[in-house]
Amino acid sequence: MIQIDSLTKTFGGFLAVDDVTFTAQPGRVTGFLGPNGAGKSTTLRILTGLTPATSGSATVNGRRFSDLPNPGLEVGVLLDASAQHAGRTGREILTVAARTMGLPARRVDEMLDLVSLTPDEATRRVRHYSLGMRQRLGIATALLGEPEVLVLDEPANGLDPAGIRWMRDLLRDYADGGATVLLSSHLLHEIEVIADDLVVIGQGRIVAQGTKAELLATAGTLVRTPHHRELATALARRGLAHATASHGPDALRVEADPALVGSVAHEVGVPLVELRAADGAGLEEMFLELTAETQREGAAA
Ligand SMILES: Nc1ncnc2c1ncn2[C@@H]1O[C@H](COP(=O)(O)OP(=O)(O)OP(=O)(O)O)[C@@H](O)[C@H]1O
Repeated sequence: MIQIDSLTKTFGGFLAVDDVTFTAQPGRVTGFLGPNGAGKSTTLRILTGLTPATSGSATVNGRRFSDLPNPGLEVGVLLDASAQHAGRTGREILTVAARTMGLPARRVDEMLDLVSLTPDEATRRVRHYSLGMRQRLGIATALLGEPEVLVLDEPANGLDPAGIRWMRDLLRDYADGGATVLLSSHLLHEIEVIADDLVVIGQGRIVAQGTKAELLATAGTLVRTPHHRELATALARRGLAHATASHGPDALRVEADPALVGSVAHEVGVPLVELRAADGAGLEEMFLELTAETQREGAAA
C-alpha cells in the first residue's frame, strides 16, 4: 500500500505539490492524472526517496523509501526510462540490479523474457535502444525483485499501440496478483482503461479522487438538443451546473442524472436528440475542467 499524507513541496517560493493526500491500495491500479507540470513526477520522486518533501509524508507499506532495507524487493520504480546507464547493455543493467538486490542470475533471463527483449537486444548498449525498448528494460528492472508495490511515471511513453496494450495487460495482471500499482499520466484515456482508482491533480492540488466508477458517475449526463440555449437557461434556473460538451455545438454536459435533465427539458418543451450518462468522454471533459487553470492551451476555456 502507498500512503501520501499532507505532502507539500516547494521549490524556492514555488508550490509544486500542495497538501496532497491519497492512498493506493493493494490489488488495484491507481491512476495519478494531471496536465503537464501538475506535480505528478515531484510526488513520485518524493515517494521514491529522490527528492525530500518540504512537509508531510509518503510511505510504502508504512515506511519511507529511505527506511526500506532492500527497496527493490518492496517497490519497483520506473520514473525515467532514459536515465539508465547508456554505456551498459540491457543484460548488464539487469545483472547489476539483481546482484544489488541479492537475486539469482536466472531472474535476469526471466525478466528479459517477460518484457520481450530478445537475446540480441539484451546485448546491445542502452544508448542504441529505442524509447520503447528502454521502457521495457525499465519495467524489467522494476519487476526484478517481485515487489508488492509498483510506481511508474508515464510508463506508456514511447510505446507503440501493441506495446501500450502489452504494458496494460502486464500491470493489470500484476495488480490482480495482489500488488499495489500506481502510475501517472497526463492522458486520461491512456489510464482510464486500466485504472481502478483515479487521483486527479492540477497545480499541485488534488482536484478529484475516487474509484473510476464513482468519477464516471459524477461525470454527469450528456444531452444534445438543437435548442441548447433554451435548455441551458432552464438548467441554470434550476441551479444545475452544465458546460458545453465536445460532442458538438448542440451538446451539453450536465452535473445531474439523465432523468432530471430529461424532466427539465420536458418542462420547457425542448426536444432532445440524445440523453445519456456521460461516459469516458464525459470523464475526459471533467478532467479538463478540473485542471483547466493549468491547461497551457486553455483547452477548457
Ligand atoms: N527541481 C525543480 N526546481 C524548480 N521547479 C521544479 C523542480 N522540479 C519540478 N519543478 C516544477 O514543479 C512543477 C511540477 O513539476 P512535475 O514534474 O512534478 O509535474 P508533472 O505533473 O510530472 O508534469 P509532466 O506531466 O509534464 O511530467 C512544475 O512547474 C515544475 O517546473
